[in-house]
Amino acid sequence: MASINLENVQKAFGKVVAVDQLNLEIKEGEFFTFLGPSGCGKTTTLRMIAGFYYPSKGVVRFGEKDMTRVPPEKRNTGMVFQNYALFPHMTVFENVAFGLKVRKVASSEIKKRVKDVLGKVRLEKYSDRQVSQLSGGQQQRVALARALVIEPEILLLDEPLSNLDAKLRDEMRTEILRLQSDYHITTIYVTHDQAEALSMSDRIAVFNFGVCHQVGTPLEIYNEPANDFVASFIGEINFIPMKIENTGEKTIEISILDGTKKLHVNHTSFNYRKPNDNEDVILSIRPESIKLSSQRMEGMNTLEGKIELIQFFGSMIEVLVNVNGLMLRVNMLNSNNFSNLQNRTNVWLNLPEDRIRIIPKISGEMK
Ligand SMILES: Nc1ncnc2c1ncn2[C@@H]1O[C@H](COP(=O)(O)OP(=O)(O)OP(=O)(O)O)[C@@H](O)[C@H]1O
Repeated sequence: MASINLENVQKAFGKVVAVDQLNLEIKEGEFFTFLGPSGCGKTTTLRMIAGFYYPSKGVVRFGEKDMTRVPPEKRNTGMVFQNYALFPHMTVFENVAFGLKVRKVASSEIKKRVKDVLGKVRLEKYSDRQVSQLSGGQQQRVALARALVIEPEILLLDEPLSNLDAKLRDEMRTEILRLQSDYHITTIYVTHDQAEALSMSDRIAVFNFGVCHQVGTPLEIYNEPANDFVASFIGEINFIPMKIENTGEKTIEISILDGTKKLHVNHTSFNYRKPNDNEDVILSIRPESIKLSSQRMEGMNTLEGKIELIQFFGSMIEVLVNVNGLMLRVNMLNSNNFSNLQNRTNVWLNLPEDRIRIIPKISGEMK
C-alpha cells in the first residue's frame, strides 16, 4: 500500500494543456475518485500515476519515492481499463495469470494466486472459459482479478463500469467496494458519474478543463461546494443571482429579484470564506433544502410563488415554482402530504439560512 502525492503537476500535449497545476495527496488505503465531465483531464492524471504518461512539469511520488519518470512496469500499480483490455482468445485463467508469468512467478505459485483471486471475484467456476464467452459483468470481474493478482500497491480504475447496464453497474459497484475493503488497497477511481462518486468514495477531486476545483469527502463536496461549477456538476441545485446589502456581526442581508426581496444568511453560508471585493458570487440552495407549503408562511427568507410543474418520481416529487420570474426547484419526499398541490396555485417557500451557500461564480453559463 502507498500514499500518492502529486506536486504542481502539468501535462501538455502540444498546445493542449490537459492537466494544470495539480496538487493532490491521496492517503494510504483511501478510495479516491477523480470526477468531472468528458475531457477534463481525469484519464490523463490517472495515466501519469500509472506511468503511461510522464508529466510535462511537477513531481509524482508514491510514499516518499519519486516516481515521476519510472516506467509503468516498475510501479506496482494494477489498472482496469474502460474497455477491460482482456485477451479474448485466452481463458480466464490465462488472462489473470498473464501479469504473474511476465514477472516470472513459479507456476505452482501462479496457480495458487489465480485460484485465490478468482475466488475473491466469484469466478472460480469460469477458470477454463474463454473470455469472449463471458458476459460484460463477468469480463469486468476478470479485469479486476487481473489487476489484483499482482498484489499491487495501488489500484487504478478508469471508468470501469461505463460499459455495463444500470443493474449490473449497481452490482459491480458493491463488488468493487467489497474487494477494496478486503484488500485495503489505495484505489483511484475515474468517473463522470456523480452518483457513483458520491456513493463509493472516501474523498473526491472534482475536475474541469484540466483544473482540480475541489477535493473533499462526498458530504463536503455536496454540502459545501467550492464554486458554481462543483455545485451544479454534483446533484441538483438552485442558483439565485444576489447582491450583498449589509454585513452584520451575525447576519448578512442579501437582496434578490432586483432588490425587491431580502434574504438573511449567516457567516457560515460563505463556507467560512468572505468573498473578495468585486468577486462574482451567487446564492445556491439544494432543492431538498427548500420547505414548501400551500399555507401562507410569513417571516424571514419566505417567498411566495406559483407552481409551474409537478413531476412524480416515485419516492420523490419535484415541484417547479415561479417566484416573480425566478424558477426554483423543490424536491419533497413522497411521504409528505402533497396531494393538495396543483399547477398554477400559489405556494410559499422557506429557504433556511443554514442551508444557503454563497459561492464564487466561475461559469459563464448556468444549468
Ligand atoms: N494523447 C493525447 N494527445 C493529445 N491530446 C490529448 C491526449 N490525451 C488527452 N488529450 C486531451 O487532453 C484533454 C484531457 O483528456 P482526458 O482523456 O484526460 O480527459 P477525461 O476527463 O479522462 O475525459 P473522458 O471522460 O472523455 O475520458 C482533452 O482535451 C483531450 O483531448
